[in-house]
Amino acid sequence: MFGLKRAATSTLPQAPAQGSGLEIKGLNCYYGNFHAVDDVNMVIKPRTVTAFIGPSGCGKSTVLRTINRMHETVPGARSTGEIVMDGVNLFGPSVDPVDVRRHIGMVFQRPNPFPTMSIRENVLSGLTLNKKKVSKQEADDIVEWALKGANLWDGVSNKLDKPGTDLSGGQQQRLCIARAIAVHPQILLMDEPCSALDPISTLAIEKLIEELKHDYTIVIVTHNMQQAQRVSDYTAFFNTEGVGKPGHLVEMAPTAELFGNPQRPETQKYISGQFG
Ligand SMILES: Nc1ncnc2c1ncn2[C@@H]1O[C@H](COP(=O)(O)OP(=O)(O)OP(=O)(O)O)[C@@H](O)[C@H]1O
Repeated sequence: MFGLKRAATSTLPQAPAQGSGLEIKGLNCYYGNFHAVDDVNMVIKPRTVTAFIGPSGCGKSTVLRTINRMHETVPGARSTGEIVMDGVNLFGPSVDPVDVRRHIGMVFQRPNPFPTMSIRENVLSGLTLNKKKVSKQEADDIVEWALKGANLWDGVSNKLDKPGTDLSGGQQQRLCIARAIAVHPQILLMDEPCSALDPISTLAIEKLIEELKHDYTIVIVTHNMQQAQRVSDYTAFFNTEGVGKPGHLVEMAPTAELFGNPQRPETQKYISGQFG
């Protein structure tokens, strides 16, 4: 449906994902009557890492969750505008939100492996939930490929049937990344993926992001400006005029430019720690 290059019927990791770009046009997001995000326009290039930064409440997570149509799962929440991927408006009437989530995976702030599932079952859970039937051999291949892709295989290959929750926090987050890539998304959304992790696990995830961007387009929300500078190619700075006011995109630029030569005074104030 989105013009994927791999065979539509195959669940096997024969071809790497291609990492689609996104164009966000006139995006407004609401929670009931509350206007949370105002008129966001941006282009996210394929196979790049884009960091969303900004003070609390400026709408970073809301925009992120709108991209894979998770925002609308909150009762009363809705959005207007367009998000275009591979020429398709993801808000279009014929687009199935479940299909969108298959192409645009998400990794959350707290590692959240399914507690009743083994490591192996966690990796395969996207396929199981989508009722994809695969042979044992195909499933083995997917598990190994996804865990290798998430840099976790060496640590867990001899205990795939142990619960995912037995792993350390950093390993659990890598398991969640393996689970996300096992269904071959085009885009990976990461909502503060390191905020619950220690510094060593954080560096491991950052290194992984660097590797994953060769195959996937990555959008990461982070409160950590050093992290944004370490991992991202582009940075989008969001702000809000205050509680109860909608968040908006102030500026987006290549990361070195945004931090080195911001165009807007409020960006300069934020990155120099004067607020937020
Ligand atoms: N489920 C919800 N119901 C109602 N309002 C919400 C909900 N989630 C977020 N909001 C509001 O929407 C606005 C944007 O929130 P959002 O979480 O997107 O901001 P953020 O920039 O990601 O913040 P943070 O950095 O603190 O995570 C805020 O005013 C927030 O209070």
